Amino acid sequence: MSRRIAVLISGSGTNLQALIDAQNTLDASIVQVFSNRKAAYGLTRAQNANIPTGYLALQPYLKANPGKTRDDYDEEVARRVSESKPDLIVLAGWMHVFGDGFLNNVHAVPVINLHPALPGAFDGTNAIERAYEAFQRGEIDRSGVMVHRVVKAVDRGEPLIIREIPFLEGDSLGDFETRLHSIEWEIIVQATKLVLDEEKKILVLS
Ligand SMILES: Nc1nc2c(c(=O)[nH]1)N[C@@H](CN(C=O)c1ccc(C(=O)N[C@@H](CCC(=O)O)C(=O)O)cc1)CN2
Ligand SMILES: NCC(=O)N[C@@H]1O[C@H](COP(=O)([O-])[O-])[C@@H](O)[C@H]1O
Repeated sequence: MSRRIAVLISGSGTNLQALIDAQNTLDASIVQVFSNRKAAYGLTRAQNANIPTGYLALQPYLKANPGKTRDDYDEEVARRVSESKPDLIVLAGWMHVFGDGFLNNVHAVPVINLHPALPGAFDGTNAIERAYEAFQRGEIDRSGVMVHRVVKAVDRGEPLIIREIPFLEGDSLGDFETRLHSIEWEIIVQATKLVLDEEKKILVLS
């Protein structure tokens, strides 16, 4: 039985593309791609792959629904994502911090996130640039990427896959980013398989 994945994005969607390309090996189907940015190229990638898409941005939602809150927005995103009945929700460059409104309303479906840093190192946004600046200051000689379970505390969920990436002498930010992104495309698929297969075991045992 093909497992069902919902992918949330905010940008170019290169990690989404890695998942699109790996659907057969994952024995899974991406059943929805959802974005909070209308211009996210990841939406085009989904349309090119005949995958249903959804869009809802926070500020337009609040403007259109006076009195509603960020938590209401999170609940609405959870409702729309849940409509496609995913077995797994993957945040692949999703640039919005979820509160309880989302986490408590995805019906216990596991949520995982790709983050371009090592656990506890550079939480939040612009992690790659911040790590590179720390390298330039001589504070670190490596950074990395991880996929972790999503909990309310941002980027503090249980890591599922961690890959360290050393800085090389003479590395530009672009050089480092190129190596980092190619490793992201690997671990996003590996972590997705890991969680889908653990779900499968529970299914078999139940
Ligand atoms: N509750 C959680 N929500 C999210 C997590 C998480 O671990 N727990 N991971 C993030 C992904 N992420 C880092 O990996 C991240 C994305 C965005 C932000 C952030 O500060 N966003 C701002 C808006 C920034 C912008 O629009 O450019 C915000 O939400 O106000 C921090 C970390 C996804 N969600
Ligand atoms: N804090 C979350 C974060 O920074 N996520 C990062 O956004 C990029 C999305 O690229 P993509 O849109 O090409 O997949 C990836 O590098 C991912 O690690």
